[in-house]
Amino acid sequence: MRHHHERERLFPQLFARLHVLAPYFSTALIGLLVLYVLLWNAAKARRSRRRAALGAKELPVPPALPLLGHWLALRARGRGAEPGDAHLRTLRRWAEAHGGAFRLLLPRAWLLPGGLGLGLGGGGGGGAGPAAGELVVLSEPAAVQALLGLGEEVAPKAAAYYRSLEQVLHDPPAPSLLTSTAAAEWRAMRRSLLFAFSRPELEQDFEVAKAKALSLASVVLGLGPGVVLDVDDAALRLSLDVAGLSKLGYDFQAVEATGQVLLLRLLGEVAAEWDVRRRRLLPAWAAPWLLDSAAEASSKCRILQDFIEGELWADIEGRGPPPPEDITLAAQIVRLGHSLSRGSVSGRSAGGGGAGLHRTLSELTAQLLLGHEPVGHSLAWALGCLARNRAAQDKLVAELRREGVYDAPHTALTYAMLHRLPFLDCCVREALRLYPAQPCPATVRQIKKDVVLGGWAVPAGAEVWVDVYAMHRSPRLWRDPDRFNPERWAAHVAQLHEAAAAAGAADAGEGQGEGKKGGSKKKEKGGGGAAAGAGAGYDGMNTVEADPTDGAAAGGEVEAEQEEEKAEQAAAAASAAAEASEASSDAPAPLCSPLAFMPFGAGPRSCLGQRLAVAELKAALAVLLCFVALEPTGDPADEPRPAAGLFLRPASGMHLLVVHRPRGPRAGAA
Ligand code: HEM
Repeated sequence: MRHHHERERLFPQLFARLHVLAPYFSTALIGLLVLYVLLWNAAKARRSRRRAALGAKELPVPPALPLLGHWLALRARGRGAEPGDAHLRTLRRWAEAHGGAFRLLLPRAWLLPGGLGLGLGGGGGGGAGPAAGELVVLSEPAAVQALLGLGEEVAPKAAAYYRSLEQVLHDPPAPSLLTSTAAAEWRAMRRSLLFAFSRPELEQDFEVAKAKALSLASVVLGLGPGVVLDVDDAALRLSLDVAGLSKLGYDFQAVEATGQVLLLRLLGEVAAEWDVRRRRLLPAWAAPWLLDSAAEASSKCRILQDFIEGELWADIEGRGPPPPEDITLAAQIVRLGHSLSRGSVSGRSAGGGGAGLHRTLSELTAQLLLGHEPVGHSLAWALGCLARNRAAQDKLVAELRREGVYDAPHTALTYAMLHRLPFLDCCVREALRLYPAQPCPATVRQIKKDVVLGGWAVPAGAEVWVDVYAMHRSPRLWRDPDRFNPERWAAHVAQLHEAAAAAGAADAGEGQGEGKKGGSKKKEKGGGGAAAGAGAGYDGMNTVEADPTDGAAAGGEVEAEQEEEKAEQAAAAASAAAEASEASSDAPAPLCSPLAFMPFGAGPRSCLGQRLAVAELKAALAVLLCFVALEPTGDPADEPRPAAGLFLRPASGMHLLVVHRPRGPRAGAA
C-alpha cells in the first residue's frame, strides 16, 4: 500500500519536472536538426566541389524516404516472391532509370563515423575525405570494367562487406581466398591455385564431369519414363561430386545417393547464413541482436568443418605429402596448410598447427561452397531454359548428333572437341546471361581515392556494388533482354572460335618436336595430341589470367608483364565498353553486347574456377541431353522463380518432366 502511495506521488513530480525540462529538450532537438541539415548541406557542397574538380557527372539518386533512404525498398518482398527476387527487380528498375549508375541512401550513412563526408572515419584518400557509408551501384559496362580494372590498391574487395563471411568461415575472423584484399597472401594463394585450373587439369576435370553426368543420366533413366525431376537438386549433387572428385580427389557420391546428402544440407545452411549476414545494411553495433545469429552461423560452420575434417581432410592427409609435380587443388591446399602451421605464410590467424589446420579447413569449405553451388544452379537454369525453348533444345541435340556425341558420348565428347559444339557454347552463355550465379552484388569494392568511373564521380570511401543482373538484362545493351535466345551469341562465338583456331595452329607450329613446357603433371592427360590443334586455347569466357602451365607464364618478370597486360586489357575493354554504350544511346539495342557479359567478374579478382565451371556445364548439358528430353510440367506451381541468396537459385527447385530419348545400341548411360 505504501509503495502504491509513493508511486502516486512520484509520477506527478516527474511530470512537473518534465514540464520544466521540455523547452530545453525541444531546443536541443531543434539544434540537432539544424546541425544535421547544415552538415548535410556541407557534405553536399563538398561532393559537388570534388565532382567539379574531377570534371565528372554526379551520381543520380533514386527517389528515397526521409531518413530510411532506400533501406525499405531494398528489403521489400514481392508478392509471393522470395526476398532476392524483388530486390533484384528494384535495382534493375533503378539502373534503367538512371543509365546504369546510381547512389543509394542507407541509414548507415549517418550512423557510421564519416558517413556525412566529414572525414571522421579512416581510409580516406588524397585529402578529399572519405564518404564511408555511401553505396554506389554500377551496371553500366564501361563503369564496371573501369572499376574492376582499377586494381587492388585503389579498389580492393570491401573489407566491411566481406567481414561477415570471414566471421562465419574463420574463428578468429581471417581473410580467405574469396575475401582477402591486396595482401601478398592473397596473391600467393591465387597464383598457386591457378595451377589447379590450368589446361591439363581441365582436360581431366572435363572427363570427371562427363563420367559423373553419365552416372546421373543412368540414375535418371532408372527412375522410369515420364517422371518429374527437381533438376536443381540433381545438378547440385552433380556439381558437388565434380568439385570433390576433380579438385580434391574425393568422391562424395551424392549423385548415386538415394536419400538426402548431409554435406549438401550443411553447405546450403552455411551459404544461407552468409547471405543473411551480408544483406545486413546496418553496422553491427546498431543491430546487436545480429550477434546471436552470428554465433549460430559460426556453430553451423563448425559442424560443417568437423564433417569436412573427419571425412575429407582425413582422406587427403592420409595420402601423405604431395610430390612437387602434383598441382591439383588438394595438393595446393595441403601445402598451404603446412606453410600456415609453420607460420611461413603471413596470416592473421596463422599462429601454429591448430590455427593452420583451421585455416586450411576454412579454405576447403570455401572452395566447396564456391565451387559447387553456382555451377549447380547455373546448370539447373540452363536445363530450365532449354526445356522451355524446345527449338533451342532440338538444335542443340542436332549439333550433338552431327558431331557424333549423341551416339557415343563416352568417347566422342572431349574437352579438345568442344570448339566443334558452338551452339552448346551459345546456350551456356545465354543461360549465364539471364541467370548469373552471382547477380547483385557480384562483387563489392571499397574505393580508396576519388575516381571517375564511366564519367561518374565516385568519392573515396564509397562502397561499390556491381549489379551484373541489371547489366545482363538491360534493354539498352541487349535486344529483347528477357528472352532466352542462344542465337544472339552465334556471331561472337564464331569469332572466338576463329581466333582460338588461329592461335592453336600457331602453337602447334611452334611446339613441333618441342613438347609442352611445364608438362610434369601428376596425372597423364588424355587427348594431348588433339589439344594442340584448332581450338586448343579456347576456354569459353577468357576473363581469367593466362594459364600458368603455358611455359613462359611461370617466370617472375613475366608476372609483371602480365599485370601490365591485364591493366591494358581492362583499360581497352573499358573504353570499348564506353563506345558501345554511347553508340547504343541513339541506335536500337544490339542483339548481343559481349562487353556487358560478366558472369564471372573481370580483372585480377575474376572467378578462379570459371574455366572449370564452363567445362562442367558443357559436359553435363551435352551428356544429359543425349539421354533425356526435358519439358515443363505444365503445372503453374512449377514455374521457377529466381531467388537471389548468396547465389541465384530457383526458389522452390526446378521441376521438369523427363522424357527418355531413343538410343542406338552403342550408347548406354554409365
Ligand atoms: C557458374 C559458376 C560460377 C560463377 C557464375 C562464378 C562467379 C564468380 C564471381 C562473380 C566471382 C567474384 C569476382 C569478383 O569479385 O570480381 C567469383 C570469385 C571466385 N570464384 Fe567463382 N563462380 C563460379 C564457379 C566457381 C568454381 C567452380 C570455383 C572453384 C572450384 C570458383 C572459385 C572462385 C574463387 C576462388 C573466387 C575468388 C577469386 C579471387 O578473389 O581471387 N567459382 N566467382
